[in-house]
Amino acid sequence: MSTLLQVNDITKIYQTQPKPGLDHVSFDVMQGEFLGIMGASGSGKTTLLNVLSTIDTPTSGSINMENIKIQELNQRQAADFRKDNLGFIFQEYFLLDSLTVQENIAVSLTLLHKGAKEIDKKVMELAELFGIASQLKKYPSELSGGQRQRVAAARAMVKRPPLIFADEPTGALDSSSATELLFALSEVNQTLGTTILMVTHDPYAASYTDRILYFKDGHIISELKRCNRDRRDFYEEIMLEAARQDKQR
Ligand SMILES: Nc1ncnc2c1ncn2[C@@H]1O[C@H](COP(=O)(O)OP(=O)(O)OP(=O)(O)O)[C@@H](O)[C@H]1O
Repeated sequence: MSTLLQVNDITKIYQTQPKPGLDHVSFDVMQGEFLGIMGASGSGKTTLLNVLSTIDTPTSGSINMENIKIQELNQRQAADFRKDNLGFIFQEYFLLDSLTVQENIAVSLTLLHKGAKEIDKKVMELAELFGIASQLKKYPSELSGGQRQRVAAARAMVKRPPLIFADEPTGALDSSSATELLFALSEVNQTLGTTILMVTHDPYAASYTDRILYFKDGHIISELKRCNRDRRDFYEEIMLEAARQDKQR
């Protein structure tokens, strides 16, 4: 596996805060990896997503994606970079209620004036991976929360960005909808080789990833790797790690 994203010694200082939001954080994300980010509230997860996705800039340090130095992009370049390279899945689905599922997934391709055939093919491929192929003519209001989130995930991936940021994507879902989404994300990660960086509080969601970085007070405090193990074995280790961290509080 080659490196997709290099995070080198990034620090984010908020003038109003006594402690940095991120404090000398370094790690690599490999091409095709499904990486989990965990940590208590206030540990720096959102700050990390914001600086990696060019929504905010670090105070120091560097972030490279392939040959692009992300922190050196001006606002316009950053917007183009996000459009060309990144997909986002949030806890809220942010679907457009007046568009059908098909139109919601296709919207970024439509804006690029892609041909109808190409759009249909790309939408169908993702709709099948996310188990929503039979819902394409419906409107978001006719879907369950789990189905809406899978539409949002398909929309994030339709332009095939090399990197997807998922911020608590299962946060609003019941357990069976969460399982369906996580299963589909793993499938897309493996089938299309899309790299996914997912922030989550949920050990069960984290058990679908390849590796987890744990944050506390803006630092990385530990790392767990799945290493070809069964998801259930990884889940047990995540629960042990949660108990270990709880003791150290
Ligand atoms: N815009 C901001 N201005 C000032 N301080 C901020 C800002 N954003 C985050 N912080 C501070 O930086 C630290 C890290 O916050 P961050 O939101 O990144 O944590 P988090 O792990 O995402 O928390 P949560 O799980 O609650 O979303 C906290 O101390 C927070 O108060």
